[in-house]
Amino acid sequence: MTEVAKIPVIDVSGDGDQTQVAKELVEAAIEHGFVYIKNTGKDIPAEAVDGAFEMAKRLFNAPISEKQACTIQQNNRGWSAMNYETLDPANQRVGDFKEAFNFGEFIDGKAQQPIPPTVAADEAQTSAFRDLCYNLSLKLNTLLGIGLEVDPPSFFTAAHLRERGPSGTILRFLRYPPRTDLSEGGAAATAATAEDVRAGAHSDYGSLTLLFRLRGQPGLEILLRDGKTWSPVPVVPPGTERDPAPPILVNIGDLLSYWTNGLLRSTVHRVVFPSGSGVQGEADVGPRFSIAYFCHPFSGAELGVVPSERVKGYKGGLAEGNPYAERRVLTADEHLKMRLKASYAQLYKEKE
Ligand SMILES: O=C(O)CCC(=O)C(=O)O
Ligand SMILES: [Fe+2]
Repeated sequence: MTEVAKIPVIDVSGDGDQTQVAKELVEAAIEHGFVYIKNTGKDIPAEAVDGAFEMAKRLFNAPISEKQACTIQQNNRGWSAMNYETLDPANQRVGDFKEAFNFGEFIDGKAQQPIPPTVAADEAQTSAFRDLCYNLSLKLNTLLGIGLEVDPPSFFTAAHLRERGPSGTILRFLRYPPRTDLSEGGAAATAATAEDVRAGAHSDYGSLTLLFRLRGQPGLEILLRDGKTWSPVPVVPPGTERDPAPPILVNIGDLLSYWTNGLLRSTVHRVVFPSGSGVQGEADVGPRFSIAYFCHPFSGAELGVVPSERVKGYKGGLAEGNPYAERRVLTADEHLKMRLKASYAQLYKEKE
């Protein structure tokens, strides 16, 4: 059995001096590109997470016609059907074995996109959950700025303020059917073949991602520094068993990696069908659900290297360990368009 990833667990819910926490966060982001944020219930209450997963289940169980009416657009909002997105086009012959629903911004609690009538009553609650994620993402950006001693330390936070204008930020709900899915939830009854992968290998396109998972549902793996070993990431790492909710898994995306010239790692990861001998206490039965908050800066944010002695002293460069993010773009929006075009070949072909 592959050893599980040794990702640190950090508590950011304290009120005191955050310098030490900021340093720990930065070290985890450099070493692993992933960190668990202990869920004490303070930043994101367990009930809010539960409510979001309940909404997701209703949404995916909605009649297919309701979901089709919300089909994902080039603005990256809406429903992506089974196999529609391909996260690793160079290595996958079929699209990801999952369906997903992306929510963009809400204004006064209202989504700015079509949503299935089945979950219309959940709109305000979903908007509130997105706000909780936004606030936590700002806190983490602030800590990263402090920990890296960026000048000024508020640099990352300032680039993510809603007041700066539109951004690619997305709250995404995911449903991964089991290998054989005869339930009414999927687009149709599905049966995975040997070629199927739940989510192909990729790094995330934004600055950082908050990931919520359910106890007992395995599948996420990260690529270790050696570039060939895949390591499972437990939902409930040691020490968090009694917390109100599993920790929030945070990973660095391409943009924070660009900003820091690769010092912060945008680690490649994937979601697989676990093969029996996975993480202890996790079992692959029924569909798997997850919720990802992809935090992006305002669209015009420039991705030049930030003023920080720590970053200046780092000579590693971007290429190390991540062939999925090539630096040939200038702004957050240009980068997002490039990545979406590669993952949604059909959507971009249809619209050309
Ligand atoms: O479902 C998961 O655990 C991870 C999904 C993911 O990596 C993504 O959507 O970018
Ligand atoms: Fe991801």
